[in-house]
Amino acid sequence: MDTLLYSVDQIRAIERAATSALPPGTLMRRAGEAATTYALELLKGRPTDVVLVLAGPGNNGGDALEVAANLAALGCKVKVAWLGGDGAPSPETQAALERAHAGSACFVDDLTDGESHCLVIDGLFGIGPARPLAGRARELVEAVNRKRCPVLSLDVPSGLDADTGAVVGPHGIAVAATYTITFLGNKPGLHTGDGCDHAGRVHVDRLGVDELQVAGVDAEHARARLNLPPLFAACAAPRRRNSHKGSYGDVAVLGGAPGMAGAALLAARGALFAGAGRVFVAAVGDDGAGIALDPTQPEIMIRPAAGFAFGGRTVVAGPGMGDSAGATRMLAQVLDGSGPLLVDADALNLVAASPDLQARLARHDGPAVLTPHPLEAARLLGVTTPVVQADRLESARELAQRLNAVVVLKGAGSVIARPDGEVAVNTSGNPGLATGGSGDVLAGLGGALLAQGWPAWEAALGAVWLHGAAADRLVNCGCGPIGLTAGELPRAIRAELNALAAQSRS
Ligand SMILES: NC(=O)C1=CN([C@@H]2O[C@H](COP(=O)(O)OP(=O)(O)OC[C@H]3O[C@@H](n4cnc5c(N)ncnc54)[C@H](OP(=O)(O)O)[C@@H]3O)[C@@H](O)[C@H]2O)[C@H](O)CC1
Ligand SMILES: [K+]
Repeated sequence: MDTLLYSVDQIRAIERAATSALPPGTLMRRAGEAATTYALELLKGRPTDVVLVLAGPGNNGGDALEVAANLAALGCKVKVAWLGGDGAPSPETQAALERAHAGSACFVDDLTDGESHCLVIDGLFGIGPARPLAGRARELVEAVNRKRCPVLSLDVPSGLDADTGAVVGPHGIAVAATYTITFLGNKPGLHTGDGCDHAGRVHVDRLGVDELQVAGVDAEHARARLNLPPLFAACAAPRRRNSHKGSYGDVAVLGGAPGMAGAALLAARGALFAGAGRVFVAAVGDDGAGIALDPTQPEIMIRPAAGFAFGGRTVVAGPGMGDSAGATRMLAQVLDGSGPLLVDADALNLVAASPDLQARLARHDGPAVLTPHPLEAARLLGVTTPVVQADRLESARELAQRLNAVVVLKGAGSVIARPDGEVAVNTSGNPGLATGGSGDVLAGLGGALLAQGWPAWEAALGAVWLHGAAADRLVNCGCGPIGLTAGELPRAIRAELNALAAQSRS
């Protein structure tokens, strides 16, 4: 899998440089050949049923017409729904249109509901659309999304923004593909937000263009990548035999106000099963009348937050913390400290509501990771959730820069961002994680990695990936995604972390 993610501007720069270096039409021919080969691979050879090809007015449509012509030339039954534009097609697309017309592909005006196809090739729009699909384009997408057969999108599912992973709106629509073959380079929008539901399995074909030869666009300039173990596995070293609990750090969860103990306990269990040497809950507003013990996890030490010695410990602030004056005071105290810090949940809301806490966080003298979900991110940025979701990468970057911390913007395709603008998009996980308490476990897990000496960036990458991998492990065993519970995650996280550490030794 190509792990570097390129923006549309960068892809256009690669395309321009390659086009000027190659004979006319080469790239579109290569895109058509790559997609034809991939389609036949998916169909396990030449199909007997009809392949339906949707071709739009731009070069994405040109790619689709190349595929239509290729498949027809190979003896497949091909129907083409072509959506012409107002202007003339590009010379390459015009040539592809003529090729398709010259062969046995059958051009149709409309899609008949109920007609069966073995595959739909979606070449309506690629990186081009800047406005929501309407009229006939919309009708075609609606018809395709009603079909039960597999759908192969060319480059990008039509109607999806390749940079952001948002359906181009307002009130837009996008093809829900089973597979996407994407050209020249991988794209962030295929892996986050709506992209996770629309792109299906993503296959990258570079069309023979080595991006390193393209001036101005290379690995250094791709500021986004997929989050996979090579980015953090070196931190998961096997344990030294001559070590003790003090070698693996203390995690203190600051939270668990009266009535909200569960969130703090889940975070504490996340930290415990991810290998922290000792785990505390510093319970906010607890005058001693609250919980004294986690009966299923008696290893967790529960203390009142007032007077708790946070120094020298990794603090996970927020799970079940509430918004009392006491909580605010304790949060200010840990922000002013110098230990590793993970800020989640209620603590993020307190920070959002207070310029003073924001300034203290930005000045925090130690590694800091923030784990907002989109609503918390929106509060921190002073915008709405749809604005955050409309560009998850930029929202995470903006927060990381403003608050001088590594930011994990949770949700489908979690985005991890650094203050310098570097971004990673997570690859593991499933909708089983959409359940109460799963964020608390993530916070505890991140705290445990920080406590074991992982730098903030690697701890955030590792925590997000392990959390998702643990959910995938549970789903593979039949425990979800429906009904997966946060309490099941810590043991699965332990299994994933140990597997990672074992691999890093070999
Ligand atoms: N250039 C090459 O050799 C290669 C290109 N590749 C493929 O090309 C696309 C990008 O092609 P481009 O033409 O720039 O963009 P699209 O095909 O995605 O779409 C542009 C056309 O669509 C019209 N448009 C845009 N939005 C809408 C809409 N909402 N409704 C209707 N029509 C829309 C747009 O018309 P305008 O009126 O906006 O001018 C264009 O006609 C890329 O994704 C690849 O698939 C390959 O990489 C191979 C080499
Ligand atoms: K497409």
